[in-house]
Amino acid sequence: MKQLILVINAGSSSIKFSLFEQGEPDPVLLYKGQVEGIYVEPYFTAKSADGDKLAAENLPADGPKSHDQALRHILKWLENHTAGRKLAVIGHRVVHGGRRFSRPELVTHEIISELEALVPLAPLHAPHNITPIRILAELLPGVPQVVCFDTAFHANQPEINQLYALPYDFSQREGIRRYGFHGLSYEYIAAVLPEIDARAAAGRTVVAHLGNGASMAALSACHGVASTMGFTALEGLPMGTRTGSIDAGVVLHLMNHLHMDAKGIEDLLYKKSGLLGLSGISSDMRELHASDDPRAKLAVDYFVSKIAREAASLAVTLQGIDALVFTAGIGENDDIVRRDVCRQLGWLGVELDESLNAQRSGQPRLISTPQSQVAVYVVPTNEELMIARHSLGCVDETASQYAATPTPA
Ligand SMILES: Nc1ncnc2c1ncn2[C@@H]1O[C@H](COP(=O)(O)OP(=O)(O)O)[C@@H](O)[C@H]1O
Ligand SMILES: CC(=O)OP(=O)(O)O
Ligand SMILES: [Mg+2]
Repeated sequence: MKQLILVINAGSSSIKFSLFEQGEPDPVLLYKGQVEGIYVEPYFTAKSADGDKLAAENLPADGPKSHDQALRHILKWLENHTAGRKLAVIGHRVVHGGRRFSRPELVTHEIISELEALVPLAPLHAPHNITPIRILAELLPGVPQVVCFDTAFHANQPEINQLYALPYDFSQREGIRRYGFHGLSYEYIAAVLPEIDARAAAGRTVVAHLGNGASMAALSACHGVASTMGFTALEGLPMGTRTGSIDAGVVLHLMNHLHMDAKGIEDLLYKKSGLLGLSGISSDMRELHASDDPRAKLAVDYFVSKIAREAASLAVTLQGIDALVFTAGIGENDDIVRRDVCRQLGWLGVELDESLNAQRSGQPRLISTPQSQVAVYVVPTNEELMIARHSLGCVDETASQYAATPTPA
């Protein structure tokens, strides 16, 4: 019987899971689902590979609202749906690989300690990335786990796009540089782009990964050359609850004049700002669209304006743009944000077909007119498939290394 691959993608507000079975050439999806709104109103959904709904339920309102609880709920559901089949590997998305990690790694105690040392670099994500690894190591000790890093895709950006204008030796020594995130998502888009648009795949593409966390990346011939996120997943676009880029002088002012401590500043920048902070209503784009409060509109307008500005900036890096790709929760589902971004990029040769844009489909699709100088696409991302591929690859590689090691005489 074919073995199974479990993928855990713990985001800032959700845990997504996918269960694959081994297949050729690629793992085959069996089930996928998530617990979303973990700290607000945890809601569990699970679907078959064909998209049939198998579960949709609120988790108990009086129960603990945490990533830990959400994971245990997912595992219980999976147990009932896998009838004792064996897991070959569990793959995890880990947001920050720091200087140390730029490829998938098999989890060991040492690796967990090294990941813990990176927690301050991704305070909104890293603890949630590590918790499932620990819980699963305890519950399923015989199953190998692999960590796949969001930063890895960006590791080979030109130096000029990795630097901050800090004293060079200081930033080199301290590892203070731009890392970039959402790399598994960009890697997936880069992998499917040749089938969608050969010209863009050989040329210049800007990808907008717009989810609860949001970033954009410039791809040259499918290689990452620049990203809006930097040292942490705080830089660049405003997000659900994160500021995005902000004058570092504001942080000094908060410390020196408002006497805020590091934790207070971290909370302000990571958890109380962005769409939530600007609107005072919600971090969820759906709720902002549903509201007629002018501050909901202000938050959406701010988000759109920054996406358009970053698209133009990345187009300068690429010296032109052949395609613009929207992906992730907002990018895939929000035709209003896409329309408004594209309107601001009209001068760049972007011409949206508004009726194509308004259609819904789970498939990659073109949404620009035939005359548009920039082809605009919606491409559903698949970070989980990338993780499944990497995880199997990492286990196989490790097995073949062991096989190749000569036994001491
Ligand atoms: N139909 C929709 N219209 C607009 N926005 C949506 C829609 N569905 C989901 N979203 C947005 O997508 C966000 C979640 O994106 P997702 O990529 O799943 O986030 P993450 O992985 O960071 O948790 C939500 O906060 C919500 O604002
Ligand atoms: C890196 C990042 O921001 O991740 P997420 O979108 O899952 O919050
Ligand atoms: Mg995400």
